[in-house]
Parts: sequence; structure tokens; C-alpha cells
Amino acid sequence: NSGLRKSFMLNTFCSKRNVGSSAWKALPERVKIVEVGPRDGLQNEKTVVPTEVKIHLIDMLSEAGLPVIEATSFVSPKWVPQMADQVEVMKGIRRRPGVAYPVLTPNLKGFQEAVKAGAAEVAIFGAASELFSKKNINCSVEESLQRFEEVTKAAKEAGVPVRGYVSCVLGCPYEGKVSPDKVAQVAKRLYSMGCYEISLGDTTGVGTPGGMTEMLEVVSREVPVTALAVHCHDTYGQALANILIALQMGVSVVDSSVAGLGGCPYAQGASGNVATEDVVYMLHGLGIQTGVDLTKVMDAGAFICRSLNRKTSSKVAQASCKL
Ligand SMILES: CC(C)(COP(=O)([O-])OP(=O)([O-])OC[C@H]1O[C@@H](n2cnc3c(N)ncnc32)[C@H](O)[C@@H]1OP(=O)([O-])[O-])[C@@H](O)C(=O)NCCC(=O)NCCSC(=O)C[C@@](C)(O)CC(=O)[O-]
Repeated sequence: NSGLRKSFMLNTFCSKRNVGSSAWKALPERVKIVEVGPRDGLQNEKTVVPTEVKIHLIDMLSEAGLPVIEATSFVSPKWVPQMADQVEVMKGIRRRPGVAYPVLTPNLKGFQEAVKAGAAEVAIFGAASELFSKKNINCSVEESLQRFEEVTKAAKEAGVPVRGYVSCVLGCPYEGKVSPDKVAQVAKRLYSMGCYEISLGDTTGVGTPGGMTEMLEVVSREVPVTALAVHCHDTYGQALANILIALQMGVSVVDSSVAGLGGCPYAQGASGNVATEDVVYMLHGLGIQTGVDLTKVMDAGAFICRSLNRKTSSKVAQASCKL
């Protein structure tokens, strides 16, 4: 039957780490996957996704063993109407022990609402590009950092961990080339204000392994590589190659989105994030542990694609359907 064939195929290509191989020596033994599908994946959907669908998706992703699932955003409903049901989503999900459910908070108002709704972790999101910052959160990079100081201060007092994002690390849809020094400055500020992890976003997926190498070399002089994550969109088909480079350079946290859903409403031309299924398949193929059950992630991907009446962008899911 096709289920058995699918699981044979997935297991066949998930190899044990070959310790003798010098090419693999630099790779981490374990990678933490941060699933951003319910937030980054859905925020750009034009028609409103029913709250029960979002909740069911998050619960399926928890069941699949994903350790971090970004659940929603506490942003203005005028700016991102799709996230307007954030309180209901936070109330409705079945929280699995050991799983973190961070939410995006652009300012103190968002932070306070998030904590009231039961969020135990938040993420602030800055950019290395002035124009993107203005379009996305309606302020300059410096103003955004001042707002984030207020959030991190309140979060420290409340004992809430904060993750930081830097967008446009390999290019900006409005400014073009972005200097790695600018990325490093913003990442350093977020790290020094108390973010435990800095996720480096290739927002429109324009980066290549060359750009990723250069940017990580510069950023890791300011922020320890153990506190860095990569967040790659796959617009130009470079995401897995960029992630592999990041792993070789010591990064062990990767953001991804089930079924490759997503895009940022304020980044023209951005396609979805790299698909979680494809990242898990590659990592398991390298003998890297994730704790994630690939078949269950594919079930979650099939569920959300059916709900959105859309084809999956995951190559692994597409290939498995043909078996
Ligand atoms: C930041 C603001 C709010 C500034 O928006 P603003 O219009 O400058 O805000 P304001 O302070 O002038 O307030 C205007 C109204 O918004 C309300 N407001 C103010 N704050 C909040 C809040 N937190 N939650 C709910 N409402 C809020 C406030 O109460 C007021 O309401 P009114 O009096 O008009 O009724 C707005 O620009 C915004 O919400 N932007 C969010 C945009 C967004 O979510 N983008 C997508 C996420 S980023 C991303 O996808 C990239 C990433 C992270 O994935 C990494 C990558 O790929 O690079």
C-alpha cells in the first residue's frame, strides 16, 4: 500500500551519521526546527482562515514533535487582518509539554496583549533595511529598536523569553543589497537587549550560499553562532543550500514552514518559507536528529493544503504523493 511505500522511501533515505565522512564533521548532531507556518505561513493568506483550522494545524504540528511553533502575531488587525483571531488561537491550542508557542509582538501593546492571552514566549522583529522597517512596522530601524527595548524590559520583569528577528539579511525588496555590517549591528542590539536567539531572515529568498557565508561570518563576530538561527524563504530555490551552509558554519536552529506556506505581506515578491518537510528530510538524510516525525508533518501539510485548497510547495510531500 502507498502508506507503507511512503514510509519505506522516507526511512531509506534517512541515514545514520557516517562519522568517518570529513564533509559531515562540522555539522551539528541535533538541529532545533522552529515551525513558523501558523504565523508566517498564514499571515499572507487573502481569505481569512477559520480559527479552528489554525488551532488544528498547530495541534497537528505539536503532535509531529516540533519543539517550537510560532502560533500567531499580536500586531494591528488593520495591518495584518489574518492574525486578528490571535487571542482565540492562543486559548484554543492544546499545549504539549516541552513545546514553545512564541508569538510576534511589535511593541509594548502587543506584548501586554500576548501575555494576557497566555503567551509564554514572544518574538520581536526588526530589519536591517530602513525602507522595509518603515513598510512593515511603520518606523525607522532605530525607533523599532527603542520599542523593542521596552518589550524586552517588560519581558525580563515578567520572566518571558524573547526571540529576535532581523529581516532582509541577504537583500531587501525596496533597497536591494543589504550590508552584512548593518545586519550585524541590528543583531547585536537585539542580542544585547536580552533576546536569547536571533533569527536571520532572508525575507524574499534572494540570498545564495555565497551571501549567506559572508553575512554569517560578519554577524557571528558580534553574536555567538550558538544564538543564531536562519529563516530562509525559497523564492529563488536557494533555501536548502543556504541552510546547509549555515549548518556547516555552526548554526543549529532553522526556521521553516509546513508545506512551504507563507510570505510577508510587506515584502513584495516574497514566496513561502522553506518547507519543514524538506528541511527535516535533508537533516535526517545527514544523520542529524530533530525529534520530528516527518510523516506526521506531511499529514499536517496535507491538512492545511486541503483547507486552503492549494498544492503543497514541499518537494518531499509532492514526491511522496507520487509513490
Ligand atoms: C507595528 C504597528 C502596530 C505599527 O502601526 P502604526 O499604525 O504605526 O501604530 P500606532 O502605534 O500609530 O497605532 C495605530 C493603531 O494600531 C493599534 N496598535 C498598535 N500596536 C498594536 C498591536 N501590537 N496590536 C494591535 N493593535 C495595535 C493602536 O492601538 C492604534 O489603534 P486605533 O487607535 O487606530 O484603533 C503595525 O505596523 C503592525 O502591526 N505591523 C505588523 C506587520 C506584520 O505583522 N508584518 C509581518 C510580520 S514580519 C515578517 O513576516 C518577517 C519575518 C519575521 O517572518 C522574518 C523574515 O522573513 O524576514
